[in-house]
Amino acid sequence: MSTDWRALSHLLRRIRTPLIIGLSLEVIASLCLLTPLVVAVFTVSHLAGGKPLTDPVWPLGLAAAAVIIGGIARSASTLVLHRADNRLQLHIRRDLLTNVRHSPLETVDRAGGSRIKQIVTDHVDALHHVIAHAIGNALSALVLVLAGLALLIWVAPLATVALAPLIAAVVLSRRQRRGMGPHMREYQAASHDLDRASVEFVQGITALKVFHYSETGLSRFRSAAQRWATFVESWARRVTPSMTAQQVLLSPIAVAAFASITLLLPQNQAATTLLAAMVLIPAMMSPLWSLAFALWDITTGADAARTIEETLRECPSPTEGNAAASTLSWPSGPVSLHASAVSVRLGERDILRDINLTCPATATTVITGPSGAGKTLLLEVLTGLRPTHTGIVSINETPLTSLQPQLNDHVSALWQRPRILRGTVAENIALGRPGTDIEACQRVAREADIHDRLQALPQGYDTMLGEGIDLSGGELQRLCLARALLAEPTLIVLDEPTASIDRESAWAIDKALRNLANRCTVIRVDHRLDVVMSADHVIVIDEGRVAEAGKPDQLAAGNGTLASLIDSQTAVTTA
Ligand SMILES: Nc1ncnc2c1ncn2[C@@H]1O[C@H](COP(=O)(O)OP(=O)(O)OP(=O)(O)O)[C@@H](O)[C@H]1O
Repeated sequence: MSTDWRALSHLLRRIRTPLIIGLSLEVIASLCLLTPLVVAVFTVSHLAGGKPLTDPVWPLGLAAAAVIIGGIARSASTLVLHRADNRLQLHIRRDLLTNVRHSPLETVDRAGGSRIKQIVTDHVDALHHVIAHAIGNALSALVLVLAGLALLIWVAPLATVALAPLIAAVVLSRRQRRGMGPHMREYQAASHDLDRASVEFVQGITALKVFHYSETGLSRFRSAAQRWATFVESWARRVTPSMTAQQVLLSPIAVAAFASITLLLPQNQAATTLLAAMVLIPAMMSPLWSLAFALWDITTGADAARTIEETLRECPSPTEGNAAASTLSWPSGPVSLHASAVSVRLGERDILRDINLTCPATATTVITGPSGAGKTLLLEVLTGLRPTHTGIVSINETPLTSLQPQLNDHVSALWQRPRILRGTVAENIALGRPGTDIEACQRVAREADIHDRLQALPQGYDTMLGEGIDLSGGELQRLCLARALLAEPTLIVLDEPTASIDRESAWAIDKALRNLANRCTVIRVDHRLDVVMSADHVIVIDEGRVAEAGKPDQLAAGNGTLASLIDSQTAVTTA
């Protein structure tokens, strides 16, 4: 697996100045912290040459000053690099979430929710290790090793013989790293399998507990765990001999063994050479290890940076995605929605085919049809959440794609299952119009007939949802309706908003929607006959096409798809 450094260098360019400052401070710190060692080696070699120290204060003073300056430089470098890393993390997370927010659902599906979560946590964490630690560690290790080597060659050139075990260890480590690619890919695949199997197991726990086929989910988890364990074991078996050899080669004993050759030298030279070898070479070993680990972290960071850049490319930025949009403003007054020759293909299937329809302004249009006909998908296309592959959706005369940035301000939605974010009741309602005061939240909660229940919660509108407080599905749906009403939308889309809730909540939602219908265009996907028959306009979708459209009583009186749907529902109810 060859490393692609472009993405990492591209990301690092965003924090170029603090990175350069931080790394320069790191080099200063390393040189300063090396000074006592240099002083010690020179002093000892001076004494070994039989010359007394005339003034011991200055070498001691120099060493002490260098340690203090080095300490200060290292603290400053840590601070600067951590701040730079923090800034980059914030940029990446914000860019990613902003782009995801403005991307069509299809793009987010392709980028994969779990991949985005992995970026926000794991990959950003990998970059943290690179910026805040690994590059600095690598640089400081390199300075120490090179300075140690220069000193060794200067003070006692013959002592370089004792570098042989070090060189052998480096060669072994490089060979080990070169064969790492396929193993890393296998490791990542095994970890990914284990992640997926554990999530599947935990999410499906209710079904697994109730049904006897629980062994299916369990066995997938067991085999993923087994695959991971087998891989790690065989990997450990393969790399252990080389790792052990490297550890032996990088031990002071190996250095001492090679350095003992210097005993063949004349006595006064032998003492200096042996001393230099035994002090300087072990001093280079620990930096060498940290260099190896830092390079490993930098390689991992480069892979993380590549995934981040690829995902950001898949979810285009709001400005790229809507370049033509900024000039067009939202149509004033009531809006009608039109689809012309719209088709949508998902994977290998044409799900929506040649859809032509109109949803009239300030009227309620109900989209109905058999299960799997493509109604939800059509709703997503009509609201710009999914792109069309052919055809065009427009609001009044303006193409929807040109109005994308304004959709948030003018369109509200209510889905089959309530979508709640972690936060207080008030925060969840205020999502409909950020910055709204509590009185406005309470007014729309009253409209959605949920105010009394919310007020009665332990902390009223300040109650945190999900933390020991579970509202029922119907109550949560009414809270979501309050949020949708708060946005004062021109267009509201609803996907079977009462399908999985109690009758009382369904009535409350129907009533609020009836009140809304005279000031807003309503598009609602629904199977309920009473909802279909009370609509101003009905569109029947069958197998991805518009089967028929018109006034509900006219369609019901005919012999088309709606009439047969009504017949089959009546037959089920009678039976
Ligand atoms: N992301 C997707 N990828 C692939 N196929 C999909 C995707 N979303 C939906 N489909 C398929 O598209 C078809 C239409 O789905 P859709 O949810 O729009 O149907 P629906 O009419 O709303 O059904 P229901 O009334 O049961 O909710 C289904 O066959 C579904 O399997």
